[in-house]
Amino acid sequence: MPHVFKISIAREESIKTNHETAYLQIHMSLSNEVGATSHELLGAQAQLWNHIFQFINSMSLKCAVQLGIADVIHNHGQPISLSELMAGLKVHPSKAHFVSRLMRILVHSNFFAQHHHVHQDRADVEEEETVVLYSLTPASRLLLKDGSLNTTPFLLMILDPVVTTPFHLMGAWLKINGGDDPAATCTPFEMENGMPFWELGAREPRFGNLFNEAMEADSKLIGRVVVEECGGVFEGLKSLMDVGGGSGTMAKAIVNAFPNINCTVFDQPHVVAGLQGTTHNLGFMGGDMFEEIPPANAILLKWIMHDWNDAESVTILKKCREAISLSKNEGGNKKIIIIDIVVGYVDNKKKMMDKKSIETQLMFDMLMMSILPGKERSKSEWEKIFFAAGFTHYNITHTLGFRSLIEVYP
Ligand SMILES: C[S@@+](CC[C@H](N)C(=O)[O-])C[C@H]1O[C@@H](n2cnc3c(N)ncnc32)[C@H](O)[C@@H]1O
Ligand SMILES: O=C1c2ccc(O)cc2O[C@@H](O)[C@@H]1c1ccc(O)cc1
Repeated sequence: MPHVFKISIAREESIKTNHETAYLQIHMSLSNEVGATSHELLGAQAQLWNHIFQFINSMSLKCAVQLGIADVIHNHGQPISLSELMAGLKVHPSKAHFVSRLMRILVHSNFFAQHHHVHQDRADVEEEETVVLYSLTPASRLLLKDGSLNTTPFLLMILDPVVTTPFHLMGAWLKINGGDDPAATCTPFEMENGMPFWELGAREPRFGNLFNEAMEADSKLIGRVVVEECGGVFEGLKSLMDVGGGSGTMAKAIVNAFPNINCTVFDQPHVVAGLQGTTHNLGFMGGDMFEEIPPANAILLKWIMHDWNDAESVTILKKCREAISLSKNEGGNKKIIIIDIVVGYVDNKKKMMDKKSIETQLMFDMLMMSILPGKERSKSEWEKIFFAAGFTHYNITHTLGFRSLIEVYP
């Protein structure tokens, strides 16, 4: 009979507050060899294989995007049969049974829904035929190329060898001495490409454009949710600086919803070159957030802080604090508004999504470790950098799926 030890795993404080402490049951035989029952052994093997094969889920989805399956179904206007799908795809007819297998795994992953339709070809024939019909789900609607929330640039980029190759180097990278200065430590991405992530974006238009498209799609989605769900955050503000705001998608959503706010998108000069506001209350400005941020009542930092290590983040936050202190107090709040991950905080309305959302947060953290000098932070890690930059209090009031909205006050 194997001995059973229950070991409580100490986790991040923030995860612990939201989730039960995890228990790991370790079954050991007296001889210290794994002595699991057959049932436990098969369970362990299934868990391991399922984990090893996770990339096949991503790659199957990438294949669906390459073929434009979601678009063909959408353009059909109603649930579609395999033969109708085949007619719309640029796939050789001899490959129909392979496409049906691809659809099977994607239906299993909830990217498509499958219905069984019983129909009779001819009234005088009694035999019924069951036809499988496919339709879109909310997740595959985000893959529509003409959709305003098209997430395919993200998918194509994350699954591009430029992003996946550095993960193969992670082990070797961890073994080499990173030195005492975290800012000088190169990332696995730099080890592979010989230059930082941002530099490749600026040098290679294909990469830079995909990055911008990916960010725009995300800002459209989050912009809509923020305006609908957290509009109160912007009340009373006269001016807002969207630092690292890219091509201004988020800023546009804000000024459209709040015409009394003057919003400026502040980003690197080559990013905002040639961009102009489409309304009187939207402008663009080039500069370096590590040098100086122009004054405003509030600063928006969406998906900025997680790109940088703690020392760099504190520098950015200090520049933000200077910028809001220099702005005229026109009766509104002075604050920093951060949209980013707080590890362990997820949308509490969707309890079912919690485990998946936390896994997404942890995957983003690994992505930041591999590509950029940044990281995803727990509540206590955020607090540390806020106080180090001279801020006195903060509120994490809204959850935006796997991300949060944090208001930080001087
Ligand atoms: C991850 S993107 C986020 C874009 C946008 N906030 C969003 O969420 O869609 C980071 C942005 O920071 C900008 N950035 C990087 N370094 C910067 C700097 N030193 N000064 C100003 N912006 C910078 C990049 O050009 C990029 O647009
Ligand atoms: O998802 C990515 C991401 C997300 C947010 C961010 O601030 C930086 C990011 O850079 C990469 O880690 C990654 C990404 C890479 C390339 C691309 O075109 C889009 C996203």
